[in-house]
Amino acid sequence: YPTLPITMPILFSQELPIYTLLVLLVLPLYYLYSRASCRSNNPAVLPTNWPILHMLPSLVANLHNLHDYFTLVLARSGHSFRAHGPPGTGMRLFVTRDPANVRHIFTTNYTNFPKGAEFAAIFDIMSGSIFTIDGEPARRQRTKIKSVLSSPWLVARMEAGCRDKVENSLLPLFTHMASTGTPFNVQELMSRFMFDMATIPLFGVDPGLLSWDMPPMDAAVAMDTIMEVAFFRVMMPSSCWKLMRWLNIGTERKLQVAHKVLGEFVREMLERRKINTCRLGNAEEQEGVDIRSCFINDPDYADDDLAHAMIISYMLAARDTVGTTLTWVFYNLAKNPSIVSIIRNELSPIASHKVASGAGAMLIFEPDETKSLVYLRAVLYETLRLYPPAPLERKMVAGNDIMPSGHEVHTGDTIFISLYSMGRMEGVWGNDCLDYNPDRWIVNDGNNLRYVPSHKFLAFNSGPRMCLGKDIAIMQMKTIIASTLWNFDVQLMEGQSIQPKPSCILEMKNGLIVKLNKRVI
Ligand code: HEM
Repeated sequence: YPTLPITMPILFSQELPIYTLLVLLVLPLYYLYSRASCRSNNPAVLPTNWPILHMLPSLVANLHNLHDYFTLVLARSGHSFRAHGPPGTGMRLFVTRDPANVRHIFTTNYTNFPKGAEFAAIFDIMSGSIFTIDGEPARRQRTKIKSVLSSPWLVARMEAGCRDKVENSLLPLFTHMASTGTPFNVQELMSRFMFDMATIPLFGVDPGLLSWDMPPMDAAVAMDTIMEVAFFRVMMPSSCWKLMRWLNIGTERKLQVAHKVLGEFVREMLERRKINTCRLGNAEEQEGVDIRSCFINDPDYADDDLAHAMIISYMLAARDTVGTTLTWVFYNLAKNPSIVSIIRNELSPIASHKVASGAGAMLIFEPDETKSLVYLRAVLYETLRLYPPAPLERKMVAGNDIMPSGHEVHTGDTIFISLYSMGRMEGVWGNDCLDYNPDRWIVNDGNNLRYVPSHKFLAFNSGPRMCLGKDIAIMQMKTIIASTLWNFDVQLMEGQSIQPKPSCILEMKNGLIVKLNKRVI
C-alpha cells in the first residue's frame, strides 16, 4: 500500500504529554488483560473501576468480544449500566438494552439524542452524509434519499439486477464449487456479490468482483477496514485515536490507506460511468439513469466532498448489512436442516410452476415470487434478531434527562444501545432466546408474521431514522436464499471457530467455510 504524507495540522500539541502517558498506560494493561483472558475461561464480568483509568481497561480488554461482554454485563445489571474512563477524556458512557429506554431515545424524546459531532468525526469519510448528521439537514437528505430509493424505475432495476446476478454469476459459480467439491469462504463471496449489487445501481457500472477469477477486492477490503477502525474509535476516548491519527500510526495509518483506496475506486467508477452514459447518448445528467444521476442536477448536492461522502455511505449501507446477514443465514441454516426443509416446502408450490433454466438447469426464484413468503421472512428476522449487522448504536445526550429505567443521563454523555444484546433478552424473547427458531415469528397457523415493535427489534433502527433500504434488502436476501437452497445443500466445514469480528459490522472474524452439493430434485 502507498503511504500518505502527514497533512494534519498539530491540533493537540499542548496536550501531547497527557495523551502519550495515556497510551503508555493503556497498552501494557491491554497486554496483561489479553493474556489473562486468553488463559482464563472465566473473564471478569463487571467493568472494574481502576484508579486513574477507571473502567477503560475493562472495556479495552473485552474489545475482542465486546458484544457478548455487554450482553453478560447488561443481563446482570438490570439491562443498563454506566461506565466511565479517565478524567479529562470525556468518556462517560451509559450502556442499555432496555426497550423502554430505546423507545425514549429513538422516538419519544428523539431530538435530545442526536448522533452528535463526535460520531461525525469517527465516521469522517461519510462526513455531511445522512449517516453522520442530525436535525433539519438530516430530515431534508432523508426525504430526498427516500424518494430516490422508492422510485419505481429504481426498484424495478434493483429487482432485475439481483435476479440477473443470481442467474448469471452466483449460481454458475456455486455450480462450479459444487462440481469440484471446493470448500470456500461464503462470507467473502457474499461480500463480492453485494459489492457488485451496491455499485451497479449507483453508477450503472458492474465492477465484477463476483467472477470466476476472483479479482482483487481492494475497495471492499478498504470498506471492512473503515468499519473495524471505526469500532476502535467508538470505544476509545477520542483523544487516544486522534493522537494516533496525528502520529499516523496503528489503526489510523491503516485507515488513511483505506480512505485513499476508496477514493480511487469512486473516481474510477465515476470515470467509467461517464464513458458509459456518453455511449448511451450523453444521458449522464438525465435523472433515472442510475442513483448518481438523481443528485447531479440538485444544487443541494453540488459539493464534491458531499457527493463523495454520500457515495461511500450508500456503499456501506447497501453492501455490508446484507452481505453480513446472508452469511449468518447460511451458517444457521447449515446447522438446522429441518429449517431448510420448511423453506423448501414453502418454495415448492412456486417451483412446481417453473421450468428449470440457465446454467445446469437450475430454478431461479423471481423477487416477485418470494415477496409473500412468510416463513422465509421469519428466517431473516430470526437471523437479524440474533445477529444484527449493526450490533451497536451510539447516541449523544444533548440535555440532562431521566430514562424510563430511572437512570439520569447528563449533557455530553455517550449512550450505547446494544442491539446484539437486545435480541438475547429472556424478558422479550422467552427462555429459549438463545435458540435459532424462526417459528417464534409465526402466528395464525403459519399464515402471518408476528408483529414486534421496532423498539424491541431494533435491527432496522426505530423512530424517524428507520432504515430506508429495508424492502430492498429483504428482496435481495429472499432471492439469493431461495435460489441457493432450492439448488444446493450447504455443508459447514468442521473445526471452524465462529465468532464476530470486532467491527461496527457484525462480520465473522474468520469467515465461514462451506461446501456445496448440487441437489438432485
Ligand atoms: C439487512 C439489511 C439492512 C439492515 C439490517 C439495515 C439497518 C439499518 C440501521 C440500523 C440503520 C440506522 C443506522 C444509524 O443511523 O446508525 C439504517 C439506516 C439506513 N439504511 Fe439500512 N439496513 C439494511 C440495508 C439497507 C440497504 C440495502 C439500504 C439501501 C439500499 C439501506 C439504506 C439505509 C439508509 C439510507 C439509512 C439512513 C436512514 C437515516 O439515517 O435516516 N439499508 N439501516
